[in-house]
Amino acid sequence: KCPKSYNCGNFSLEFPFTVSNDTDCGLITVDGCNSTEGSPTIRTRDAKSPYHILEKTSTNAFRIHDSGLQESFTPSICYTFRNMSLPETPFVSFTFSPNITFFTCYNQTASLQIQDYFQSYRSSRCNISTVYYKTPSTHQDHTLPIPQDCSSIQLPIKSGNRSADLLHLLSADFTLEWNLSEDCNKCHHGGGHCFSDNRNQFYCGTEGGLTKIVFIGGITIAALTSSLVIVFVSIRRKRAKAQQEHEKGIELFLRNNGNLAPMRYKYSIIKKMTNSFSENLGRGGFGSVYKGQFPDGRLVAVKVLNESNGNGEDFMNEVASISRTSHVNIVALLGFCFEGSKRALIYDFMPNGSLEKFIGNNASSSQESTLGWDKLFEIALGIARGLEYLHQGCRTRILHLDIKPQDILLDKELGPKISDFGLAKLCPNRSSIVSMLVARGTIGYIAPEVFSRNFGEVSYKSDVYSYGMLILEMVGGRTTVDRRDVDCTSEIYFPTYLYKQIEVNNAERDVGDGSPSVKRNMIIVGLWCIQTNPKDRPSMTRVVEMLEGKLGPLEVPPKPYLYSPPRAPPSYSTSESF
Ligand SMILES: Nc1ncnc2c1ncn2[C@@H]1O[C@H](COP(=O)(O)OP(=O)(O)OP(=O)(O)O)[C@@H](O)[C@H]1O
Repeated sequence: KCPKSYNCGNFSLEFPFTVSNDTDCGLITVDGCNSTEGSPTIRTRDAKSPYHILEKTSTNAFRIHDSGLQESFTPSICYTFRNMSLPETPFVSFTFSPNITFFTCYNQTASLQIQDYFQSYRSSRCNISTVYYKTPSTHQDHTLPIPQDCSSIQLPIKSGNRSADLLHLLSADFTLEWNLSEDCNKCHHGGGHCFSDNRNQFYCGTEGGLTKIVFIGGITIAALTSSLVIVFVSIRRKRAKAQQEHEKGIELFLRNNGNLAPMRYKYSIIKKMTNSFSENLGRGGFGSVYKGQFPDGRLVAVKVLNESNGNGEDFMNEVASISRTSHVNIVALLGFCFEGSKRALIYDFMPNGSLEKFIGNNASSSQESTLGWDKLFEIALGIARGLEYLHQGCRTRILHLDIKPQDILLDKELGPKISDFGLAKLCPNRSSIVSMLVARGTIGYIAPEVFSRNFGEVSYKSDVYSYGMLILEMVGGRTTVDRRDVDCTSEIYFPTYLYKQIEVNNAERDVGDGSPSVKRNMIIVGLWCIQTNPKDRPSMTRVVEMLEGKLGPLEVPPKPYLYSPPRAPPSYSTSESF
């Protein structure tokens, strides 16, 4: 049972807000209500920069300080222009005030249309784009749609300030107002919980089970529903009309997702962003990835999916589920493109590439590619937290089903970010998992039940298996193998080798400089995760607890057996104990 309101510092919190030890009671969590240091904070999509609540100014408004935004107010104004990172929930719409709308347009497009449209605006030229704006006193909304190749950005400003200097105009303090959707409001007052499935349909969860409230919002919404149905029927019947109908679906998606919808970009903009796809970062099973840049200078990675005439609905559902995630260990989806058969996803650029470069046989012997034990452990823990979030933390459980070192990207500080989840459904015609993995030489990360249902049902435990293999590989990359253990005529099954080492060195636990115990724990956790029977594998929540040492000394699991795909042994030659 949830209380009607919570005390938080010197104000009260009501639904849709809740406090951190009662997250199920609301949609937006406020942290630090009982803290004596600093103000309470609201979690936003960008986990690194929460909003600080300065005061509650009305029943549905807070005065906010956004320290992340404050930091971006650098003299290099071009880096300030990105959209606000609002709290994450599809059932609440947010507005901040006072605000100003800017327009950024790519410089390459010196079109007359742009010059005409922004004739009476001030402008500031950045590296690859130009920013157009008007001071609040002179601002009047244009009646025409903004030119192609330009996007609009809203940022808060100081009230009453008429400065023409952009930096003096902007403010990191603003009023945030929220409005709960009608469906969710009714649901909450009827004692239910607001949910949406991965088709963006609203559900009201009640005690007796999930009651689907299919668009009870009246004639307007009913009309939208029927137009959606018509769209889907006609997609099948008339291929010629497909493009137009896709557009309607996307518009509906964007409307349903409000603030949460990622930005949609035209293919022509994607081309500009990537400088005509000039810098290829790599190629995967779904398509190629190119380095690109947003108008504000932010670096991005653009994954251009292989051309497909497949179902646009699936694509949009996947975009929706990926965009609803927000976690430090998940790569952020910043936008997408969907124009007929052209589809692309825009992610945050990860300067250190994938974990593949740093571990296993791929890690070169050069100093910079070798990670220390502490860093390896932090990476393993980060990946576990990211997977736990995908399994437990989102409203819709997301299974990755293809975790491997290539899908773990590393940011500037070598923090791990999981990428490529939810994509499996995007490419139904993708060549079989087996043949692809054999070709890549990464066989071994896929859980046995994904190959054959004789081993059990595919579930979140299949990701646990892949995670186990991944951390064993991470340990393996830094572990030396005793040649006496290796039968020269056959490949060793690496987990069996590690298991043997754990047994042999059981007496030597927790000695030395700390690395033997870190290594030992990573191996034990890995071995638990790769148990053949999914039921014997821990959940990711438990894995996190095991790694954090919350469960005390770890018990050695039963020896993994049965499923032993070939894997090349590490190529070192001295022995080492754990
Ligand atoms: N956000 C990103 N930032 C930097 N590099 C990236 C980013 N996303 C992908 N890459 C790089 O692009 C390459 C291809 O990535 P992609 O995700 O398409 O393939 P994959 O994960 O190797 O394979 P698959 O898609 O078949 O699972 C990888 O080498 C990766 O390092």
